[in-house]
Amino acid sequence: MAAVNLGMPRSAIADAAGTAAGGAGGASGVAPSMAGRPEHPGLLDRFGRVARDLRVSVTEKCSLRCTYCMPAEGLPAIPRDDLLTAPEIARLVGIAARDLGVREVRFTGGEPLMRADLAEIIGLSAAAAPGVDLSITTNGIGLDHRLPALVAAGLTRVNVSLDTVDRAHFAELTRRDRLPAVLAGIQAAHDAGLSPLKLNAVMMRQTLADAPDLLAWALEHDCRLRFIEQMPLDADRSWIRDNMVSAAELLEVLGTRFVLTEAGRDDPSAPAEEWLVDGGPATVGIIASVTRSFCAACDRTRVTAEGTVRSCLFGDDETDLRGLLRGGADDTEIARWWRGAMWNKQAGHGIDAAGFAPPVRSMGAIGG
Ligand SMILES: Nc1nc2c(ncn2[C@@H]2O[C@H](COP(=O)(O)OP(=O)(O)OP(=O)(O)O)[C@@H](O)[C@H]2O)c(=O)[nH]1
Ligand SMILES: C[S@@+](CC[C@H](N)C(=O)[O-])C[C@H]1O[C@@H](n2cnc3c(N)ncnc32)[C@H](O)[C@@H]1O
Ligand code: SF4
Ligand code: SF4
Repeated sequence: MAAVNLGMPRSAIADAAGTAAGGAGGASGVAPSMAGRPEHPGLLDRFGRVARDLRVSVTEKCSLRCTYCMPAEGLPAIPRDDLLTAPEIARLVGIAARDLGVREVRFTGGEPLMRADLAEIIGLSAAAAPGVDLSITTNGIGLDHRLPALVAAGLTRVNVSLDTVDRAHFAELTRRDRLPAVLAGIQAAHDAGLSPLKLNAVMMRQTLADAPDLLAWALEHDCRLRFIEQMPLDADRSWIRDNMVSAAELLEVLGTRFVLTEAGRDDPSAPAEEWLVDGGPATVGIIASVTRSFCAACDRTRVTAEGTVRSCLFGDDETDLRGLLRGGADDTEIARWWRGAMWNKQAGHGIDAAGFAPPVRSMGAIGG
């Protein structure tokens, strides 16, 4: 059996910032333990949570180099043969939807638009999982050109990452002067009627003062902006808790221009807490991943670009499904391993725990 559990000791992993050392399929196969798991068709974990939101990373490549995510030189390339193909991704999406209760699928990366066959991935996934919401999280570069084919293939929604509308600050933060291309992508998504169109902005100290302008821009362009607390998932390992911009600090800065009123979450598992802007109906969201963690209500399961299941952003254990796919396993067997992987999901990110160490793989390598 080719399936693998990548529960490597931290000390054994040389390339702490890059893609999984050894990749999926390097070690010998050990099925995830199902001890104590009740009969349940879905992706249940030991803490009573059930994952219904699947995030699939399709590549480690990216057109930007955001300092809170990627190293300046980019991530080590995943060998072509190690990447899941479009039909393999679609087969997993089908199993997730049909056998495991997944209701939403988000393609991410790296930058999903770097995959030339993204429309094929979406089209085959739509056929394998009819009725399931298929979205992407993207930096928006090239979206204007790609969108018609993606929508025709079955894409239902887009979230675009945009940290500032100040061109110089954007170039500094992302190490690329591509703000106009991102804005063109957002405009295209808006014109295509993909709704709601959400924007994600990681709160960084160097762009904190730009936050009110960004919110004003989002309101003007009919986008739902969410600010995100920076997590220790950067490849450069430069995250420092004391330097991180907290939700509370951001609210103070936004409060200099807007009146914000707490409005709660869209649903209990949504990471973003919403705030009415100037009495509403427009809102701004805050994803306080660190200071107001939402791990207790987490409903996520992840598949990496190499085909491993990752039960938590911060959990280094990965369970290889690619080996099963390529080794001739049937859907029942793959679903059983996926359930096992999720049964062993950790309680949360543990950032506040004594001895916390960030995960081995960075955000761009895991799939954000
Ligand atoms: N702690 C934590 N943060 C996450 C997780 N997934 C995504 N995030 C953060 O949440 C941000 C928003 O993620 P998106 O990809 O837009 O997904 P989403 O918020 O679930 O999207 P919607 O369903 O459209 O609201 C990301 O930029 C990450 O910073 C997760 O599993 N755990
Ligand atoms: C890893 S990116 C992949 C998709 C696409 N390239 C993009 O930027 O939207 C997914 C999301 O993760 C967020 N992200 C990346 N690094 C992060 C970090 N260290 N803390 C919090 N969010 C992060 C990005 O802002 C983005 O919204
Ligand atoms: S956050 Fe997205 S756009 Fe920025 S470097 Fe990471 S993968 Fe690329
Ligand atoms: S850190 Fe892990 S448990 Fe917490 S929300 Fe993210 S994936 Fe879920």
